Amino acid sequence: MILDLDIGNTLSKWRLKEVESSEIRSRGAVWTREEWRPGADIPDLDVVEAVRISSVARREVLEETVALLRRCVPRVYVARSTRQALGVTNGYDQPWQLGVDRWLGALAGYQLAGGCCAVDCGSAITVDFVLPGGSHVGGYIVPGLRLMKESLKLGTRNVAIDPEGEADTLLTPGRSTVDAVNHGIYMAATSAVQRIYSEVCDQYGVALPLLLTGGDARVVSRGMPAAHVVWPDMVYGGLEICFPLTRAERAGRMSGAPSAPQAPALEKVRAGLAFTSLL
Ligand SMILES: Nc1ncnc2c1ncn2[C@@H]1O[C@H](COP(=O)(O)OP(=O)(O)OP(=O)(O)O)[C@@H](O)[C@H]1O
Ligand SMILES: CC(C)(CO)[C@@H](O)C(=O)NCCC(=O)O
Ligand SMILES: [K+]
Repeated sequence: MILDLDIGNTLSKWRLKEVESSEIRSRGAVWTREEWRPGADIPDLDVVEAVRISSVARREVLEETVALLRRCVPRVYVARSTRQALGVTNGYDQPWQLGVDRWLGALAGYQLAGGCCAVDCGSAITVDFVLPGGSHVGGYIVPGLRLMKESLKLGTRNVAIDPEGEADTLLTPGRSTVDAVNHGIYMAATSAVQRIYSEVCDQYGVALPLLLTGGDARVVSRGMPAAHVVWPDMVYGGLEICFPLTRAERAGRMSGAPSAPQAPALEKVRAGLAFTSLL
């Protein structure tokens, strides 16, 4: 089995993938903390022959995780942000400072769709752009839904936005503190992503396929007017193409990848933007 780890600031996600069939056998998430307990937090490592890691947690968390894994697993691969990979050029002045989850998302998005706008809705909402030639032009970091809510300190931190609720309801004025906060942060997140997407497409004169991932991708998706697809395994997709281990991966196939989304027409994106600036 292959163990893929996506260690975020809040949650550490894992999945187990079979080497032969390239099928995902199980998956889960635990709070990001100092120490992993195999058999409890993550599956028994006896069955694992290789681990691939994306981590944006503190350096010590990664170091301890890697040290633990190396004791029981023959091969441990840790992804790093680099100046160039798989046809993509990192847009950061100091490429290694780009969060590796963003880098992996951008690489996966480029592999799937050519140029792309890769959005990760986690603790932070990140929006990264890769142009059709492979140039990552940089991105944006916005506080995620939970962080926005917590920072208000209005006692609403435990009342999550219902991911199944009507998106239209979330756009109406709230009539209680909980609703005012939930509707407010929902507006903040969805309008920021929409505006950023339109601005950058306008600046570069190209409408890019829009991809969403992360714990809050589904809820943000429902408030996004622009055509897009949700790809829960986008960061894992980046791990697969950086460290291909199964036959399917060597052939360039990423598990759970959606079909490449159709980009909207540039005129439509620009019309939306013009409307915004007229308000
Ligand atoms: N079971 C869950 N536990 C905690 N948060 C959840 C859960 N399910 C969905 N969420 C939502 O997912 C978000 C976290 O998403 P994700 O797991 O992508 O974050 P993360 O790994 O902490 O992000 P980052 O990589 O930015 O640190 C939270 O803001 C929360 O609203
Ligand atoms: C922005 C987050 C927290 C999103 O997970 C992560 O990608 C990160 O820690 N990045 C480092 C800073 C940067 O990307 O510029
Ligand atoms: K993430």
